[in-house]
Amino acid sequence: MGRETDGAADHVAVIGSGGIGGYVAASLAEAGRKVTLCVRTPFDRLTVEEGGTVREVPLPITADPAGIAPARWILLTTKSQDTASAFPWIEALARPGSTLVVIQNGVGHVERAAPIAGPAAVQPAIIWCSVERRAPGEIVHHGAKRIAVPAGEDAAALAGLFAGTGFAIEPTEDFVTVAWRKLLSNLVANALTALTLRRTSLFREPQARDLARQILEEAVAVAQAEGAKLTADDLERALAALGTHGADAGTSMLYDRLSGRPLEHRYVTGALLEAADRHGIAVPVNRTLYALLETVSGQKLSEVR
Ligand SMILES: NC(=O)C1=CN([C@@H]2O[C@H](COP(=O)(O)OP(=O)(O)OC[C@H]3O[C@@H](n4cnc5c(N)ncnc54)[C@H](OP(=O)(O)O)[C@@H]3O)[C@@H](O)[C@H]2O)C=CC1
Ligand SMILES: CC(C)(CO)C(=O)C(=O)O
Repeated sequence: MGRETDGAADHVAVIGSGGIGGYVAASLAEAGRKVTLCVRTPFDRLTVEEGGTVREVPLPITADPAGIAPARWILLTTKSQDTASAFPWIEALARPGSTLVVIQNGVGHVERAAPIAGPAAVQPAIIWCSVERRAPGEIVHHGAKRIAVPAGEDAAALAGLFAGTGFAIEPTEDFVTVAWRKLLSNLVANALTALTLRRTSLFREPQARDLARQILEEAVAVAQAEGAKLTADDLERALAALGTHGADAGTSMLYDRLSGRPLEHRYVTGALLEAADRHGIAVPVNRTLYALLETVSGQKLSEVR
């Protein structure tokens, strides 16, 4: 698996045990990798529901960084706002030769993770994988298994790590464009499902598609100003892709809203607003959605007044 680390050559640590962390850790463990799942809320067993069947995936689960073995690969799968809180894990896991793979939506992965990476190299990653965490350790995979990373030596090594998992690792020469292309779908799907408390079947309805188009028109202009090579075709593809993971699928932001957890909107719609301000581009629709998301973030549904 490439770079040599101090006694950590084959150890993989996955930080975060939500939809993405749980599913990625399960996929790697089932492919025979030596994986430790590093959790915040402790639980005993990891189960994955996929294609109508539920299976348990045995692997070590720990909530305590003390005594954990160093790792060649550290996969960070917390929400973006929790990145800094992962520092104690990375401090215990990272050695020269380790790679910290930041698997999050949004942009600015390297800037976000660099302050906590220590000796690890930081590799940004964009994932297409629709996964729901129903309860601690209970993961439901709704569809897709792709990860894009910047092309290079670490991309090839990451492809080796994921060999046999069913995940496609896609090296790209233009990560900025890939990250913004993915952000298009999150600006629509995450914001609108979280605000309406609807799953992605919402996007079968014409008024939701009209609003989606307005969000995307603003977003493509900003993405282009940020150097992303997006075109009107990307807008149409993002619209066409809405709701393709099945009527039961939601989004990571909807699941947080349903559980009353803080939303990731500052790193999704907020990232768009920050970039829009840098370039003096008006984004009134996204600005309105941001204000609404800010209002409901962390609100328990049982406490709605
Ligand atoms: N779910 C999806 O379908 C997709 C999600 N994404 C992106 O992937 C990223 C992860 O999303 P998702 O898996 O849905 O998020 P979740 O909220 O389901 O999972 C995040 C996990 O990180 C844990 N966590 C937070 N801080 C720490 C910490 N300091 N140490 C250990 N664990 C910690 C949380 O713990 P706790 O259990 O206590 O909450 C939780 O288990 C986000 O950027 C999201 O936008 C991208 C594509 C699809
Ligand atoms: C909408 C989806 C599933 C697209 O992959 C996503 O990225 C998320 O839920 O955060």
